[in-house]
This record gives sequence, structure tokens and C-alpha cells, in this order.
Amino acid sequence: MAPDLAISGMMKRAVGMAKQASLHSRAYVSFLAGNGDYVKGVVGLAKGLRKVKSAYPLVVAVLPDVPEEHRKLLASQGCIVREIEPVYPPQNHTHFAMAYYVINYSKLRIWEFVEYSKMIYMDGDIQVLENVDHLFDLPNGYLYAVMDCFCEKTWSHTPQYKIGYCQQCPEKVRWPAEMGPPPSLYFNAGMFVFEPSLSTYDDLMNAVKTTPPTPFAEQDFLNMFFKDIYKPIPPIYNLVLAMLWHHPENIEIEKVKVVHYCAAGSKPWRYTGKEPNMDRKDIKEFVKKWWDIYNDKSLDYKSSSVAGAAEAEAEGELLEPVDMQPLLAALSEAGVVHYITAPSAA
Ligand SMILES: O=c1ccn([C@@H]2O[C@H](COP(=O)(O)OP(=O)(O)O)[C@@H](O)[C@H]2O)c(=O)[nH]1
Ligand SMILES: OC[C@H]1O[C@H](O[C@@H]2[C@@H](O)[C@H](O)[C@@H](O)[C@H](O)[C@@H]2O)[C@H](O)[C@@H](O)[C@H]1O
Ligand SMILES: [Mn+2]
Repeated sequence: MAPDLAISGMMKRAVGMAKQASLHSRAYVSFLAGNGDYVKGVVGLAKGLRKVKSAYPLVVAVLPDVPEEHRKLLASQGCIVREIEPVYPPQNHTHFAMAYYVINYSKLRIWEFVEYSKMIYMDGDIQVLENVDHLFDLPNGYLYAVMDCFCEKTWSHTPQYKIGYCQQCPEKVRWPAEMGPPPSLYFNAGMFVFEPSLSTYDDLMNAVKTTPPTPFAEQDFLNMFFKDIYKPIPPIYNLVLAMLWHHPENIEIEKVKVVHYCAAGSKPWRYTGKEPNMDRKDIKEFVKKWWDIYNDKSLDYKSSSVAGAAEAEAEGELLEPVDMQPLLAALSEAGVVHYITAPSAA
């Protein structure tokens, strides 16, 4: 092959690697605990992100109790599996809205994933229907998430539920002055855009040790902790399904990009249609969308090395390992200075 062609091929690879490396400073991240069926949710999310051609990988923070078989399944779907240690809130007699919520405090470990400059957290019961990579370009320094709704029975312990107040419709039942200031804007912790940081992580770990647990566990805690830098984003980025029957006026269903199957009975992999609201046409359609993605074999992960090598083989050009140093030197002379230097050959 003529030298200039060889160089251009190597240039392409170098830029590709640098792009890939710089892309790697961003990732989606989910969370998996236990040996139950939530792994299906995370596999579904991995396939959904592939379907919308997201440019970023999906990291999955797994607790030690996630079996090897589930970790292998996630890796086979292209996920980057990272084991984390559990995080427990201080002991007290709080009744969580759902008993299992206590394990959700372990989500806080993702602030330690500082090899990524920006991440989008998504619960395993979330599905992405349209590409939302542009959220990574939101200005740094804030936590972005969708406002939650206080109208489900799970909120019956709260003053806002008792008086029928919800931040989704603050004019409908006004917050009475005699009850002091209305609650701060409150986000659903099933999806949020954040920046990993060791100092924030340390502050979170210290704060969680001294903050009495409350019914919505880590979601309440995260809302307290990030109160001053929380920025609401539109509900199309995390459709908490209960919004469909409590606040349909706030939802443009055809514009929904991310669906959060958090309403009781709405987890697609356990769906029976028997719980309240689960026989709704829109719920059935969202559950079907989830299953269509989950069952779509064309969305299974084909590892780039396998796929790439197969394509290269097909093009009669086997991918040889390339010494990137001369190229990176050439790139730096050409002013492409922000590349990640290839690992030294030694
Ligand atoms: O047994 C469990 C329970 C929860 N989760 C993870 O914790 C997240 C939060 O729990 P869930 O979505 O059930 O809470 P909801 O949003 O329904 O309140 C899930 O999406 C999973 O990612 C898990 O992996 N195993
Ligand atoms: O551990 C607390 C959880 O609290 C949140 O779920 C709730 C919340 O959305 C309520 O508003 C709904 O009424 C309820 O159904 C739903 O389960 C998060 O989605 C989840 O990730 C996790 O933080
Ligand atoms: Mn959830």
C-alpha cells in the first residue's frame, strides 16, 4: 500500500481512537441489585440505547449479590459492568414507601465513576425511545432531572398528598401560607444527568451517614443534597407513568423520549395488566414498545472487535495492531492536541 495511503488509514484510526476515548468521558449508567428479574430491565435499556444509536456506552453498577451469570449477560450486551459496595443509611424505624428502597442508597456509588466527566443515570425500569445524547451537552455544574408527581398513594404519608398539592399543578391546590414555604422542586431519581466527582462522592457518603432515612430513601436524600443545583428538564425525558392519569395536561405523549415503568404493576417483564390503571391503552402500548425492543435480536450487541474484524476481513484488509506514536506525534503537530495518548507499547 502506498505510504501516504498507509498514513491516511492510520490517521483515520488515530482520530477514531481519540474520538472514542474522548467519547468515553461520557456514559449512561444504570444500577442492578439482587439475582431477580431486574436484569431484564437493564438488558432492555442497553438494547434501547443501541436502537436509538446512542454514541455512549452503558455502565452498570452491580451490587455483590448480582450473580456471575447476570454480569456475563450484561457484558454480552455491551455493558461495562462495575461492582460497587452497598451503601446503607443509618438504622432507624422509617418505613420506606417500598421496603426494598433501602438498597437504592447504593446508587450513590456512581459519583465515584470519575473516569467519566458526565453521566446520565437511568433506572433499570427505564426505556429510551428516542436519542437523548444531547443531554450530555447541558451546562456543567447542575444536576438535571424530571420533576416527580406527589399524587400516587405511595405519597400518602406526606403533607402535600394530604392537602392534594402537587408541584405538577401548583395552581390547582395552592400551598397554604400557614404551612410555610411550599416544598422545593423535587425530582424523580430514576433518571438524572450528573458529573461524577470524588469530592461530591465524599460529601454524599458523609451526609448519608448522618441523614435519617425517609420513605423515598435515596430519592429524598438526593433531593435534599442537590436542592441548590437541581434543574428541572421536561417530562419527555423521564415519563413517570403515573403522570398519564394524574397530569395528562402536562404530557405530550407523542414527544416522549424516555419512559419510566415505575407505576405499580407497570414493570414490563412482570406485567399482568391487573393493577389499577394497567389496563389503559397507553400503558399497554408502552409495555409493548418495551417488549419489542427486548425481543429484537437485531439489537443484540455485536462486539466491535468481532464485527470490525469481520467487516475488515470481508474488505480483505485485516486490522493489524498499529503503533500509534508516530501518528499521535503527527496529530499534535497538526494541532490535534486533545487526544488521549495511546498506551505505551512497553
Ligand atoms: O430488586 C431490585 C430493585 C431495584 N433495582 C434497581 O433499582 C432501581 C430503582 O428501583 P425501582 O425502579 O423499582 O423503583 P421505582 O422507580 O419503581 O420506584 C431499579 O430500576 C433497578 O435499577 C434492582 O436492580 N433490583
Ligand atoms: O428509592 C426510591 C425510588 O423513588 C422513585 O420511585 C418512586 C417515585 O417515582 C414516586 O413518585 C412514585 O409514586 C413511585 O411509584 C416510584 O416508585 C424512583 O423512581 C426510584 O428510582 C427510587 O429512587
Ligand atoms: Mn424505577
